[in-house]
Formats: sequence, structure tokens, C-alpha cells
Amino acid sequence: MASPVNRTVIISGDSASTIETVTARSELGSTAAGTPDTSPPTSRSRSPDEPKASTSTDASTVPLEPMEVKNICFVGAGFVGGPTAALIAFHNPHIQVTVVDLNAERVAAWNSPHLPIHETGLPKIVRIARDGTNETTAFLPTINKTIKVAPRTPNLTFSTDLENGIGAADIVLICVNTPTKTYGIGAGMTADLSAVEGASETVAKYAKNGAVVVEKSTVPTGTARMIREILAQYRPRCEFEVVSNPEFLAEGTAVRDLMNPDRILIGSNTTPAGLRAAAALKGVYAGWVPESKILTVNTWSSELTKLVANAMLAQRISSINSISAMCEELGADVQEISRGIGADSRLGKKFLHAGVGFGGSCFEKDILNLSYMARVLHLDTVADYWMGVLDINKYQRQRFAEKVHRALNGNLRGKKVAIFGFAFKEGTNDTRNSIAVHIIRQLANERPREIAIFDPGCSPEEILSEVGQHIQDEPTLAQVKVRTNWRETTDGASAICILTPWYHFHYPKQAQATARRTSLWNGSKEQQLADANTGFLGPHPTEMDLIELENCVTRGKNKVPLDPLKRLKPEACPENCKGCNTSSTNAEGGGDPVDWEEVSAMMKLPKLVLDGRNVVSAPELEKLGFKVQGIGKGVGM
Ligand SMILES: NC(=O)c1ccc[n+]([C@@H]2O[C@H](COP(=O)([O-])OP(=O)(O)OC[C@H]3O[C@@H](n4cnc5c(N)ncnc54)[C@H](O)[C@@H]3O)[C@@H](O)[C@H]2O)c1
Ligand SMILES: O=c1ccn([C@@H]2O[C@H](COP(=O)(O)OP(=O)(O)O[C@H]3O[C@H](CO)[C@@H](O)[C@H](O)[C@H]3O)[C@@H](O)[C@H]2O)c(=O)[nH]1
Repeated sequence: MASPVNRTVIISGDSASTIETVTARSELGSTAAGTPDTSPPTSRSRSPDEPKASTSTDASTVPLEPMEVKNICFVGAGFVGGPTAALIAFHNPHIQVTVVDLNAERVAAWNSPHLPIHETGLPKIVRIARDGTNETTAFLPTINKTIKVAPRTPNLTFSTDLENGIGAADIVLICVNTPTKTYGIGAGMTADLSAVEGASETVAKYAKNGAVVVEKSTVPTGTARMIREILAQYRPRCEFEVVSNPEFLAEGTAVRDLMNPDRILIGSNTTPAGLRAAAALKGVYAGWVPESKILTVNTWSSELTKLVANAMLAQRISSINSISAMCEELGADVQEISRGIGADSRLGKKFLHAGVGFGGSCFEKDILNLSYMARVLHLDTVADYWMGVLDINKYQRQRFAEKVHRALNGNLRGKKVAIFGFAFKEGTNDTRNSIAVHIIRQLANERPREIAIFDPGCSPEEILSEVGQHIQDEPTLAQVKVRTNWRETTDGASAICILTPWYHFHYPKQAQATARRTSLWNGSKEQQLADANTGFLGPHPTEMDLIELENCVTRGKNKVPLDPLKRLKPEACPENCKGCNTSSTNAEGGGDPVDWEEVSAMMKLPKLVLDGRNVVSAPELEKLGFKVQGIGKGVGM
């Protein structure tokens, strides 16, 4: 480790800039070539961007006029930028929302009927905000009245025109990717901030003076300072406030999470200008989120909270997975343990499902990020603690692959193994960072006759491309086949590994996606509406009111149409539309649920089911001739 170096930091925000010398504890966080300075505000008693509290009422402490927000720009039209922009536009019809991205193909997809992101409920929200709606009427039997619903003008645009999109905005949200760095200092641990740096430079060039710049990407603590410095370098005479507003949506439930978030976190400077910027952003969310759920904190707390939230969620999964290994040895049942501990209201029951481990683009990356920051701060015990969460995750998936190997008598040669589920979780078509790919690689090394993969939500091309990145050896790769239905997948297989808990695989069968879709639209004021004459529609109904109106007109119907009020404008694809021609994926999971009786008839002995997600009932499947092994399922007394 390099010896401490002195670095000069300019603390701004007060009328006169103060120059203070601090001792950087490691050169890992310093501005090495190509590495932005995102070192956390270590060794300082308070945030370096906050001026010391003043006792006099000078100009810097007088509250400023509230900011009027008419135009918002999202930089980055990805998993976070696209859906978040759509929800903000949907609930704030008076605000123009533009989403800009360098990727023209992605932007074109957002402007077409084939959105680049598959999330339940998202297409309808995008259509309402992006295309506007028709004027319409609805008959309400409860109050025996016909209600007129005004048309809506479009207020959501997707574009590659960064200059104009950013230039018109009162608030600019940076939502670009921050993957784990693969090269140089911090490789394999810290976040690669090159996209954040690039986006910040673009914002610095085009943003109008006084714009609020929001850091929405998940970043190491201290990144807001880097953004502020970039803005100051490019536009020294302009005033920009940088606000942190991390996103907590999960893939597969993005719309539900955005529609009804547990909290919105806004971190800002505690100067009048910082508080004004936070208030402006708060006003946007207040379009549909109750104020009590909007938390305002300091910038560094906000940045760090995001990493800690993910680390603690992942830690719960690793904790229960570690116990699953003990259960198998001791004869206990991990699902019973989860129920037993989850009933304690201090612990709660969520994120206690034992399985093959956590995948996805966030948990691993964010824990690496957190551990790296701890390491840079010389808090090695803290860093080791969080790395332990990842160690258990790796151990759990290796343990599962070894279990499959053992169950097949330690020999896979000449055998076919079926894989049910490739996505890192159900309800998404995201194939990146799936747990399945690691297990498949481990099994493929055992030279089976075939590994057949089936996922009801992912496209075969994407699965193969992900597998190809992990298995480079051609003959090994040739054993891996992607099938488009469960019949071909299981025909002649000796074992099935369930790796994603899609409802298709459950046995006995479970209520499925449609139940989720309708509950998405359930409003809390429904009863109020039934009580009639509440006049809730008023002259300016909100989209929440219209959702309740839809509930009301469809109540009692078996099949709820997509657009019961007939508000949506028609959508059409051009001839030879690329989106129509590429193999479609369905994030809600297409195809019929598995018929386990039929599967039993097609499989070879020993007809093993290795249930990596505990979604089948072993006693029930055993009645059909299967041998079942779940996760954390000891044999009992
Ligand atoms: N995916 C999730 O579920 C999720 C949830 C919460 C937070 N996050 C965080 O949000 C951030 C974004 O994640 P994502 O999943 O949306 O990423 P993504 O890769 O899906 O999208 C990022 C987009 O940014 C664009 N982009 C990159 N540099 C740009 C630039 N200079 N100018 C304009 N556009 C640019 C890319 O073309 C891409 O379309 C990450 O920090 C991630 O950790 C993700
Ligand atoms: O009890 C559980 C819960 C989840 N998982 C697995 O954990 C992974 C992550 O699941 P989830 O958290 O639902 O999905 P993500 O889309 O990765 O969302 C996480 O990561 C996002 C990106 O930062 C955050 O915004 C979300 O709040 C956070 O839940 C998946 O492989 C799940 O199968 C389990 O194994 N057991």
C-alpha cells in the first residue's frame, strides 16, 4: 500500500472558497490516470461540500424561491432510466420528460411497440405518456353516471439528441451503467465510472445554468463530488446543484416498485441551494408518492444507503443459504426455518428464500463496490465481512452442482440433464449474471450427452450468447442446447435442475402472472368510489384516479382488457418491422406450465428433480415416480 499523500480539497458552497489540506489514506482513491476521483469523504468530520452552519442570516442561509419544474431529462434509457422516466411522465402530465441515450437502437425500440425492456404493465404506461390518449367516456354503474375523460397530450420522448434534451431540462437525471471495473486499479471490485464521467461531461456542456443534476446510477460514495467538479470545470460561471437519488426497483417488478415505492431517497447539500434542489425533485415524486415516503438526507448518506440496502438484502439470502447447508446435514428443513424466523416482526419474512444463490446485475457488483471502499479506507475487517456474503453465494451454487453430480452417481457421461430456468429470477428476460450459467459450466465439464436449457421468458439467442461467454471450449459448448419448450427439454433426461422459480415449474400448480397483473392496478380508493358521489374524478383526474376508474368498469369481469376505457391511441409497426421479426421474449413467461405427469413418462431413470428453488412438493412429485432433492431439505426424524 502506498504511503499517505497530501491532497488539497476545495470546499465550496460558501461565499469564499476554503482551502483545506487533508491526508488521503491510500492512493487507490486518488486521481490516477483514467480513474475519476470518487474517494469517499474520509478523514473529515463533515461532508466537504457542506459549508459550516452559520449563525447569522447571511445570503447563503436565506431560503430560496422554490424551483418550477417543467422539463426533465434522463440520460440513459436502460432498465432504470426508461421505466423511471415513464412513471414520472405518467404521473406528471404537466412535465415534459425526455430520455436521451447514445444507443440509437435502444432509443428506436422505446419509440416502437417493441420496448427494449420487458416489465409487466410498462407498455401501457409508456403508450399513455409517449403517445397521449383519446378523449373517452366511462359508465359507472355504482353511481349510474357517465363520466367524460379528457384526452392527454404526449409528454414522454425518447431521443438521441442529447444536446437539446439536456439543454431544455430543469432537472437532469444521470442513469447510466456502472458495471464492475474490469481493468486497472480496482479491477474486479470497484465500479467503472467511465459512463458516469462521460454523461457528466455531456451534461456539463449542454445543461442550462441552474439545472439540478441528479445522480441516479448506483455509485461509490463520493461520486457526487466528481460530478460537481466536472460541471465546475466545464462551466465555472454556472450554478449547478448535484443531488443523489438512487433507485431501488427490482427487475421483474419494476412498475410495481416504481408505482408504490417503499421510499424515495434524496440526498443533497444542506445549503439553501441544495435543499431547494432536493425540494424540486421531491415535488416531482410527490406527483404520486406520499410525502412521508420521500426521505431527504445528506448526499453521502444517500449514495451509501443504496449500496448498504443491496448488501443487506444479499446478506439475508447468504445467511439463509448458509443455514440450508446445515439443514441438509442435521435433518432440518430450511423452509420451516425461514417461516420460523420470518414470523419475528423484527426480522420479517422477505428475502429468506434459500436457493442456488443470488444473481442479477446489482447485488454482486454493489457488494464488491462496498467492500472495495472499506478496503481503501483500511477497514479490512469490514471489507472481509461483506466479501463473506459473496463467498457463501459462490459456495451455494458450487454445492448445488456437486449435488447434481453426486445424485447421478458421480458420472454425467452419456446422460442428458435438463435445466429449468436461466434468468436470474422469475418475471424477467434478463440473462445477464444468472446463477444458472455457473452451474451449467460446472456440469458441462463432466461431459454429459446433453445439457438442455428451457426458460419461458428468455430468448434462446440471449441464453446461448451468455453461455458462450462462460464456456469457451467448442466441444463442451456443443453439448449445451437451448430448447423452446419443456417437452423437448425433458425428453430422455435423467435429471432436471430447477434454477429459476418461474410459476411454470411449480408443483402443485400456483396462481400465476395474471393475478399479479391485476393486483398492480388495484387502487386504495376503490371503496370510496363504490360509495358513490365522491366526485373523485374532478376536473383534473390523476392517472391514479383513472386506474381506479378502470377497476370500477371492469369489476366482476373474468378477463380484464388492456385498455378498458379505450383511451390508448392505436400502435402500428412499419412494414418489415425488425421487432416483429426477431424472436420475441415474454418476461411474464410464455408457454404452458409443466405437466409433471407427462414429464415423468418421458424421462429416464432415476428421474431426478434437483429443486434449486424449492418450488415443488417432494412428496407430491414422488407419487409420480420422481426422486426429488430440494435445497436445505434434511431427512427429518
Ligand atoms: N437494473 C436494475 O434493476 C437497477 C436497479 C437499481 C439501480 N440500478 C443502477 O442504475 C444504473 C443504470 O442501470 P441500468 O440497468 O439502467 O443500465 P443499462 O445498461 O440498462 O442502461 C444504461 C444506459 O445508459 C446509456 N449510456 C451510457 N453512457 C451514456 C452517455 N454518456 N450518454 C447517454 N447514454 C449513455 C447506455 O447506452 C444504456 O442504454 C446502474 O448504476 C445500476 O447499478 C440498476
Ligand atoms: O429470498 C430471496 C430473494 C431473492 N433471491 C435471489 O436474489 C437475486 C436478486 O433478486 P431481486 O433482489 O428480487 O432482484 P434485483 O433486480 O437484483 O433487485 C435488487 O437489485 C436492484 C439493483 O440495485 C435493487 O434496486 C433492488 O432493490 C434489489 O432487490 C435473484 O437471483 C433472486 O432469485 C433469493 O435467492 N432469495
